[in-house]
Amino acid sequence: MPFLKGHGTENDFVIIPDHDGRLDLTAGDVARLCDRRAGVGADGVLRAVRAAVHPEAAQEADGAQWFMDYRNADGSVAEMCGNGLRVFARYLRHAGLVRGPEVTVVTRAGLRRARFDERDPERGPVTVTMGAAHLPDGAAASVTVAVGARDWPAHHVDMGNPHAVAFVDDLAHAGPLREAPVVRPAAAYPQGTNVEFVVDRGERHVALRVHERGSGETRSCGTGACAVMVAAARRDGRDPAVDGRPVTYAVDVPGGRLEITEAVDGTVSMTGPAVIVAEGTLAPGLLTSED
Ligand SMILES: N[C@@H](CCC[C@H](N)C(=O)O)C(=O)O
Repeated sequence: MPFLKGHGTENDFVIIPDHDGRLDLTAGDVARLCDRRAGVGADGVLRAVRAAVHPEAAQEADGAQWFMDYRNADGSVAEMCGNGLRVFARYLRHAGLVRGPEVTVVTRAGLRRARFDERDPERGPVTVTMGAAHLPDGAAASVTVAVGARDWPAHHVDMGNPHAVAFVDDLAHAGPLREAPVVRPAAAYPQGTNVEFVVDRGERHVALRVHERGSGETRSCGTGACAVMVAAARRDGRDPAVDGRPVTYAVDVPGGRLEITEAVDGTVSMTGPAVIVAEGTLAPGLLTSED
């Protein structure tokens, strides 16, 4: 079974080309692949399947050719992965499956577009459209994030997947993040959540640490960076829909920097690196359902 390894701002993925959708990739398979000692090692898996042959994608595809089947390192399924989407697009181009300047991909959160850099489409940054952020009203809007004895008010932001964004004085206050922060009320996130801790770095410039649902602390989270950008913009009194102009923030993550823009129609786009670092063959028997 062939595989590739890639990363976007050091959020790393095992890519499994399963174009005809033959694999029954179990949670155990994914956990074995992502294991950093006994497996390839990664924060998640991107399985590349033709949209037409995948039951979750065929109805939604609207002409899009590829479905990104994203799984967290513990084998759980997630709706979206922003860094994964850039890496997925890079894989499609690297494999010669896409030749044009952009590609539309089916994800569990809907259709998402990736655009390659005009000057260097093979290695340059990739820009992905991430849909609009949804900030729930009412009881679900204000949540609290706690780590040990500290807690912070947080913003509930949905980027297709769930986020709790807490502005803190110092990223070190989040501690080692070996365990998931406690988020209250738990009922605000029936499927669990990703948690971002954020500090200011300057004008329209923030930095974050993230604890990802299903993967633990990672070096970057694309959907998380987008959720942070929108929460920071609102906190700073900026709303493109009201102001009539887009706004861009630089979001530093432990693994690099992402540039994120919210357009007047609410669409969030993110630009950042997408790198393939290795290609190889999995040992026979690593995946339970391999032919
Ligand atoms: N690292 C990803 C997000 C992956 C999914 C997340 N852990 C979840 O369960 O929602 C990103 O770059 O967005």
